[in-house]
Amino acid sequence: MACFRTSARICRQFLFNNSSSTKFSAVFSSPRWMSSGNYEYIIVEKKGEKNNVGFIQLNRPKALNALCKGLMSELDQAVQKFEKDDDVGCIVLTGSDRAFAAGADIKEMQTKEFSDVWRGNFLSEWDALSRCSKPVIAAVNGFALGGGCEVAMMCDIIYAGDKAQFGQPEITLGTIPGAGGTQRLCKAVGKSKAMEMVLTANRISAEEAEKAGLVSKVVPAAELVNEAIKTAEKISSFSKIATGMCKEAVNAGYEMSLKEGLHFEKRLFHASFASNDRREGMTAFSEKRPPKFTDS
Ligand SMILES: CC(C)=CC(=O)SCCNC(=O)CCNC(=O)[C@H](O)C(C)(C)COP(=O)(O)OP(=O)(O)OC[C@H]1O[C@@H](n2cnc3c(N)ncnc32)[C@H](O)[C@@H]1OP(=O)(O)O
Repeated sequence: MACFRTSARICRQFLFNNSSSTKFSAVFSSPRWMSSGNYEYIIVEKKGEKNNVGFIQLNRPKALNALCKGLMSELDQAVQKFEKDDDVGCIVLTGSDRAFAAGADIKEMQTKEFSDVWRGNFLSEWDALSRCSKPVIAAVNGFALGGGCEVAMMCDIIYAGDKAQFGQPEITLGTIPGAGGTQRLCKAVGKSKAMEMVLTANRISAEEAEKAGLVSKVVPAAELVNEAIKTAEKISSFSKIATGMCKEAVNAGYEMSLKEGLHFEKRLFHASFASNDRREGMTAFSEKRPPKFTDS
């Protein structure tokens, strides 16, 4: 029975992800697909007209995408896979209409002892998104609570559907945020709002999150994923060296003093002059034609 369920899931995933018979034979003749694409908790595809957007959908609907160990491990694998994929210039991470993610899996954490979480350095394995050198867009519909809000904040850009809700309700469980929910939130919405959210478990709407600075754009829920993919396609059309440098400069500058950040940015700008893409970009402008970036 278990074997039947697994086969059925694989078939469903295959039918969802692939449409042509050419892909059929290529996929089933490849043993790598079985080991690298056979996800239980996420759906992984490449999207966009040029297939250059890495798309990851959290897919544990019955538990509102609660972030269990298996899901986080699959997310890590998928991010690493896209990181190594030369065609992918940007990643979109989304959930369902009801929940981006309702936080770390409470039932999985429930029986853990201090020694388990301390010695196992619990949550350290959640760093995949923060380590990714390619830009990641979170497309948030529904609940983004606790670890769900934290995962969204690990992304570089957050787009929200108009019904999205953000919050850090860990206080109601007798604990506190542990994957950046205090510090990242503080930097995004300011100390007073962050303090209010973590101390009261009050949620903020997409609109409030946009006003406070947590979210860069709010769109109607039904349009959210397409909007995020459109932006990801645009980012993917640029030089990956330049987009990587932009991401590094913004992230490093965010942590540094103004003086250090300005210096770091200028040095990266200088370094961009070593790339073919910088020469191509400026030449194309002068010749009034679109650039052809080679990521070199
Ligand atoms: C990362 C760190 C350091 C910490 C954390 O993230 S702690 C978790 C923080 N998140 C929360 O506290 C949110 C918990 N969830 C809720 O409060 C509610 O589920 C809700 C407000 C998001 C939605 O309520 P609703 O009444 O619409 O739906 P439920 O019946 O409550 O949920 C449906 C289904 O999902 C299971 N669920 C939801 N969230 C989690 C979770 N975080 N961990 C494990 N399971 C979760 C819920 O139990 C229910 O499943 P069952 O019917 O099988 O019990």
